[in-house]
Amino acid sequence: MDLIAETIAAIRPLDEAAMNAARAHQDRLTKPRGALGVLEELSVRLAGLAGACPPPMPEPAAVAIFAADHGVHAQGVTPWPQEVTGQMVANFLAGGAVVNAFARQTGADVRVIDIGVRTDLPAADGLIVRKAAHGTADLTREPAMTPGQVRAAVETGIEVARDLVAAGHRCLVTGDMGIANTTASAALIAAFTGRAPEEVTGYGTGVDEATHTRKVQVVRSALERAGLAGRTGGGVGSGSGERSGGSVGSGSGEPVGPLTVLAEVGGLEHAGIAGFVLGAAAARVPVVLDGVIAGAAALAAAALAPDVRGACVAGHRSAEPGHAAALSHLELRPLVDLELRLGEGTGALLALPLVQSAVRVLHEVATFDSAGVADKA
Ligand SMILES: Cc1cc2ncn([C@H]3O[C@H](COP(=O)(O)O)[C@@H](O)[C@H]3O)c2cc1C
Ligand SMILES: O=C(O)c1cccnc1
Repeated sequence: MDLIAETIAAIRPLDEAAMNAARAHQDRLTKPRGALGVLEELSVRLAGLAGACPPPMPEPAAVAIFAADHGVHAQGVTPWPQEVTGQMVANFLAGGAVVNAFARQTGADVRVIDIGVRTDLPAADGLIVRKAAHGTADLTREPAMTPGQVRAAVETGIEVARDLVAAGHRCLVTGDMGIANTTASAALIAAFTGRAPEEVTGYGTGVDEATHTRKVQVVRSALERAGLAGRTGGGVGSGSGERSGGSVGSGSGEPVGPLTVLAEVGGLEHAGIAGFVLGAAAARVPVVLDGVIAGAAALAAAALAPDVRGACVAGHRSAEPGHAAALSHLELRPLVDLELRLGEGTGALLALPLVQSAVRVLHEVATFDSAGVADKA
């Protein structure tokens, strides 16, 4: 079996016994039942993921920032020059970006994966160079990636997750950098959810109305070119592989597998993050998803292996409309909503202390019995 198939095969549903134990334990803790709301549900889910109550503390955490360039940049979908991708990678490595500030605040390690930046970057601590291509092709004209490139990028994501877990990390956090990647994200979200391009295409870094209109048209024509337009009734696939399930109906023709959707209209960082999510789920380690890029990638991962959703924590909901569509399709509730629209992993890192707090409760809070507190009558 190849690495992708092997990883998909290793992804299992949540452990019901551990979840029941966590629910029962929550009910014995010195607080009114249910008082921690969404954090209780999260603690139960993470117990199910680990297959143990309490689950291990989700620390140390590492944010993996997958960086790549996009051929669709040529269509004028963003005001930023493509060089900014590589320049921001240098900024991440120098510790100067918002993601670095939030990583320091939350104690997360930072890794940057050059999975497809057009230019070559000087070697640096924390930089993992695994280019599956020097940027994607223009998705309005041809598939963004070849089948070989998309597989290589997904495999890299799996390996990055596996290596971080092997190095002792117990919580993974997604990050991204790629000028124009909100366009590819919108195309992926439309393909996987069946929503219309105008519903899921946002303003990205803050484009003007004319650019936004063009961006919607670019997404529409990419979907049409790839035969992914106009499909209805999309759903997270119930199968576990490129052939056996999780396919996207194309309306008229053959169903299209998730790797093909990624190759047609995605980005190298989307493929890398999809692999990272699969790798985390296979290792039964939680993965905190950032914004719209991670949401689009998680749709691909969930179409390959629906049970990955058990490992996914939606860190936040970004201002991009496609992100809310992706989260609702994945049935994930975002932990924070601060109208962020940055990416890099910033929203996920802000949510990290919430994830850790949810699990800490199961480890540290006294029970009514142990603390001698009277339960309600
Ligand atoms: C200086 C700068 C830092 C960023 N950090 C993340 N992004 C974010 O914006 C980009 C996507 O937006 P669009 O599709 O509109 O180009 C991605 O690189 C994403 O990570 C940034 C963008 C810029 C300009
Ligand atoms: O919402 C996001 O995740 C986002 C928005 C704009 C640019 N990059 C990411």
